[in-house]
Amino acid sequence: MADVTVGVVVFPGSNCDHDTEYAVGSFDGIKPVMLWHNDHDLQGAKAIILPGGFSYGDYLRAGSIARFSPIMQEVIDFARKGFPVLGICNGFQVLLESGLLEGALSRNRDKKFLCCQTTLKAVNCSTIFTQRYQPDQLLSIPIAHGEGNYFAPPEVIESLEEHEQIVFRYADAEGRVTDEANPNGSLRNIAGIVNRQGNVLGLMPHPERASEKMLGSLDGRALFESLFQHIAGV
Ligand SMILES: NC(=O)CC[C@H](N)C(=O)O
Repeated sequence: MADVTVGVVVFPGSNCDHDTEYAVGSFDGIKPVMLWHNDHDLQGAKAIILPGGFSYGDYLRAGSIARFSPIMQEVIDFARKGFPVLGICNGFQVLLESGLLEGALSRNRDKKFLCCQTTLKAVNCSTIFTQRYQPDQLLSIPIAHGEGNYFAPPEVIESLEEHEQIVFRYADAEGRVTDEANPNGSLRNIAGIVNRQGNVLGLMPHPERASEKMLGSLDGRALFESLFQHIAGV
């Protein structure tokens, strides 16, 4: 059977594109293909990943320029048709700027770039991105961002809660969702959300940096496994 293709979009300033390509390529039956920001062709991809980095130097606001890249017109159409789109870190920022997810990411609470390991609680494990996790499973996955402080108006937060669209929250080692465990000031310790239809996920932590033993954690692998199981039955 031919490999199933997964597209990884490359913007000027992406810097996790090849890490993501490497992680995706480590799964049998899945072939990553790099998609240039200036193209319109998704090359038959069955899922699209927007990787981490500093697209357009984070000028104005992280993700605010990448959102206007030619390829994003196709990614937005693809998502609106119900196909899976995953945004990691800068990719999450691009998804918010594109209107595919609700809310915004502002500067971290302490106005510092944070690069550290975090504990995440997988609070919704019935999405296509998290079906391989156990409910409330704790995961060790790193963050590396300056603008990861999730914000949305109260009615949006309540709607996200009501429809179980909050997928990952920052937690402590015992799984308590506390202010101390919140690295960047995100409302409700939000680390990742999914859209109402369930086909678009954005998260600030980097699962591709927790996908190999040598990296100190394998906890990100199940996210890719979940997605690839959905698109390819692998
Ligand atoms: N690792 C990344 O994707 C960086 C995200 C983003 N440019 C920020 O600093 O907020």
